[in-house]
Amino acid sequence: MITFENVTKQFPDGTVAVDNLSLEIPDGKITVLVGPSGCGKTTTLRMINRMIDSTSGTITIDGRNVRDMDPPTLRRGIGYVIQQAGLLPHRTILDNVATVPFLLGHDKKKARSDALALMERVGLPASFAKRYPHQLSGGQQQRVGVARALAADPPVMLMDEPFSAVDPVVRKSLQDEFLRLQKDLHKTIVMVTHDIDEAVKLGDLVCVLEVGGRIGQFDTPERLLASPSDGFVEEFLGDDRGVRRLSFVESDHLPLDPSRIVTTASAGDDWRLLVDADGKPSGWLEPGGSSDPLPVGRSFVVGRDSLRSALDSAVLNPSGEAIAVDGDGKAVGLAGQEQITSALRGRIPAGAAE
Ligand SMILES: Nc1ncnc2c1ncn2[C@@H]1O[C@H](COP(=O)(O)OP(=O)(O)OP(=O)(O)O)[C@@H](O)[C@H]1O
Repeated sequence: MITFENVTKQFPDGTVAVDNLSLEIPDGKITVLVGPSGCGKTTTLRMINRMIDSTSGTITIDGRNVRDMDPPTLRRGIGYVIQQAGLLPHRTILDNVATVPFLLGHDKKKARSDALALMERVGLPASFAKRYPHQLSGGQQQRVGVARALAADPPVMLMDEPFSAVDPVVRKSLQDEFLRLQKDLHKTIVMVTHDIDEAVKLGDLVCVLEVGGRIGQFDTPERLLASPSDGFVEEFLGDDRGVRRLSFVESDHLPLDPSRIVTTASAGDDWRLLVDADGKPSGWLEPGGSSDPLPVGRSFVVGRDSLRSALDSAVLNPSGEAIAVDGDGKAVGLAGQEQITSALRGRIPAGAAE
């Protein structure tokens, strides 16, 4: 566990970047620091590995005061990933990944073979090993940055805007892979981002900081979205926090109507979903219409996808209803937007006021 106890950082010019911060960061989880520009996120992160020293207060890692540790030793035990990956330009990708094991004096051959395995793990082909950083795309460089931070197998990783220098599609795939990786690794991760969507997607816990380095709210993403503690947090969460909450609710209890799934194109008084011989959605039949079936929009997999996917499906289908399918893509029922939002209302986290 990483603990901040009444930690303040005042820079020599008088700027108070972090003000009397107390925080407990649990082991094996992703804790995200999020907040507007200048609120002290990076300063908070860098005080953990002593790239910045606090002015007052105590930071401990597993009970040990970081002040009592020699900074280079402390840093070697903590992975650090930054926005532009921060790779060494004149070293190959493989040697960049193996930087820390080299520094630790590990056997070079073994460090390189471990680095190759790590590259594979973060989705980089072995053929990149001999390339140099400038020969990789931004997203590939970020993967190298993550692999390098993992190379010493540190229990703690600090990540400062690790996925922000790439386009939204690459960012999403990096985030998804990172979550998959963390499922196996269970590192204690502290991540900084200014992007609230990234924070609620990746964080087990999210700490919203206000300018001046004070905590607005420290909570699970679900509770943050369901019940922001004050106006600042609410505004920071944005207008669509209601819709974003849907991501945290499973779709398995959503009431579904299977009665309007048909195998032949006969119109009725209401919308019907036509399915093919395998039971997969093939078209919509308009009420009373004699026209050709309308194309189907996206569907969602019951029990696997969230209510947000269900709502997305409802919005993208001409009847305004979501198409629920099973794992094989077979249509199992329809759900209207009303059902989706009432399923959410039944799932307000305990103690949350609406
Ligand atoms: N070396 C410094 N000297 C003086 N003030 C500093 C110094 N470093 C940071 N600050 C100030 O401290 C405050 C917090 O900075 P910090 O970089 O921690 O914010 P941040 O939340 O990470 O911001 P951003 O999202 O813009 O990166 C800011 O007002 C910043 O200008």
